[in-house]
Amino acid sequence: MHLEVVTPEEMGRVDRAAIAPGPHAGYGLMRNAGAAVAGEILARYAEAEGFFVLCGPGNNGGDGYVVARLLAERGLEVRVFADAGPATGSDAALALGDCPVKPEPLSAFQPRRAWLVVDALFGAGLKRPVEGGEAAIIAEVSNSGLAVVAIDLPTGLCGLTGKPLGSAFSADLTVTFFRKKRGHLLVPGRQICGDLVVADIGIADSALHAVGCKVWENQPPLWRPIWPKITAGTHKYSRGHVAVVSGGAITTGAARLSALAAARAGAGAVTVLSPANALSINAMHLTSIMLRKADTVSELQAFLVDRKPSGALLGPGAGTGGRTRSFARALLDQATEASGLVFDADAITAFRDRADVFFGMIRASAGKVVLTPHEGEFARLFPELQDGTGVSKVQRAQEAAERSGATLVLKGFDTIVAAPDGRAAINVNATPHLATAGSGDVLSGIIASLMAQGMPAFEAACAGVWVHAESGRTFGYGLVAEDLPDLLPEVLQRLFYKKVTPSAQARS
Ligand SMILES: NC(=O)C1=CN([C@@H]2O[C@H](COP(=O)(O)OP(=O)(O)OC[C@H]3O[C@@H](n4cnc5c(N)ncnc54)[C@H](O)[C@@H]3O)[C@@H](O)[C@H]2O)[C@@H](O)CC1
Ligand SMILES: Nc1ncnc2c1ncn2[C@@H]1O[C@H](COP(=O)(O)OP(=O)(O)O)[C@@H](O)[C@H]1O
Ligand SMILES: [K+]
Repeated sequence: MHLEVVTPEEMGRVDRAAIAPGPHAGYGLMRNAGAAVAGEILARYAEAEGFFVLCGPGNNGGDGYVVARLLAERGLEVRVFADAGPATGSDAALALGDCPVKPEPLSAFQPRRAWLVVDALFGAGLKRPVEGGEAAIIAEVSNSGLAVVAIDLPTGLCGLTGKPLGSAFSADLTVTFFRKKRGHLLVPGRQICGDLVVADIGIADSALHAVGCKVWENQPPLWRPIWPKITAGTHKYSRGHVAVVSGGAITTGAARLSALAAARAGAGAVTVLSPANALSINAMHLTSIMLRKADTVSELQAFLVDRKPSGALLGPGAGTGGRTRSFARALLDQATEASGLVFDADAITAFRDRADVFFGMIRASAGKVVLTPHEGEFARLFPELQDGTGVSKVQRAQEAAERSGATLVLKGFDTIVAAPDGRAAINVNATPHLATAGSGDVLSGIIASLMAQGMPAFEAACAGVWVHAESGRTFGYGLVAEDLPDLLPEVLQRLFYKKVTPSAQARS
């Protein structure tokens, strides 16, 4: 499974490298692309009574002419619709020349029951909102309820941002080539694509090297090889010790959710640092998790010197005032290269008017730092990068990571993890069941735990986001945040399951 996710511009560079060898290479790729699409159509829509192929003026339309030819050559009923023809001498012109079906104008299109629509109007070359005849046909097809197979991208969907540019098709199936594009994974693009198939059209993997893609789909191969290992010599402190700062008497639950999640994710020891007024409440609810009083910065510093936790989490239920800011400074000041620090929720909001001060503290710290904002918290630290600016979620997270010096986890259905060095991952296994109070506290506890166990910030954040989402999927309806830590063992068993061999059984 290839995990790189490219931009349309990067894909264009890959294409140009792939067609450089000779004059027929471009049409060869187009024939392969069309054959891949036709193969998927025949495998999935064998019952269709006919095929409408809508072709645009560029190479996406060229792929469409290849599909139309291949379906017609099988004796199937095919009608092709196009307004502008391809440029003379282009690969698409060759594809049109080889196509036995004569194009009709888009205005002649009328839906027919049980026919399939093949969308080859625009793909990666989409540059402006879809209007006019193309917009009219998108509306007509959508109203008809006919199934749509999109070539490369549903027409109207921006392959970079995942947002529609004007009218857009909602496809049942999208067949793309070589690698997924960002628009296939970001919302709402992911829903607009329907099922997504990535076809191999003969472009070598090496074509990607020159492009230097730094964005991946967040899947276990990115981080499973460096998930913390345990051995016979492991003891509880060598598995990492996480400190979680609790809020006051009526806001202690969030820190306990984080603390339990940190323990379930493998930290050998977890300590809740509690204000005096919340000690007895925390004590009543904690069993394996340790508890220590920390009202003041000096109490926090004494704990850090005394117990040297390898990870710390500040924010869930912590309050947005001076105590949280001064605790953040102390944690950042005293961190070593081995320390993993997560700032979530209130710890982010506490710096809403002092973002640059916060970023300065993060940059000056020796520790690994992760920020885990939802869009609202993100907008407080990075108002100029908030959603709605037309910039993609990947780019917003990348710029925020670069600016702050921290690894950013910008949460949501399509959570982005971005490192200050430009690497980013798009998460794809979340479920809306995770939209429940306290679920983010569990996530930040897991990430703090993985860093405390030695994982680097980017991989810990990617792994945490994935296992958190997988836990949510495993539970489904009725999920509350308390369920998530208890689901981690099952998710981790699945992730690391190895078949037990007879000799291993005999030894145990
Ligand atoms: N070697 C290659 O380059 C390959 C490309 N392939 C196909 O080529 C496609 C990209 O081809 P193109 O770069 O020709 O781009 P498109 O076919 O997506 O678009 C063609 C042209 O339409 C114009 N246009 C953009 N948005 C418009 C709008 N809203 N209204 C009216 N006109 C608009 C632009 O000038 C654009 O160059 C991919 O999506 C894929 O389907 C495949 O054939 C595989 C190989
Ligand atoms: N619609 C959604 N689909 C998938 N995941 C979601 C959705 N809404 C929220 N989440 C996830 O649920 C978690 C919620 O975190 P957050 O907003 O901080 O909640 P809280 O502060 O109550 O813990 C995040 O991991 C986020 O990505
Ligand atoms: K298309």
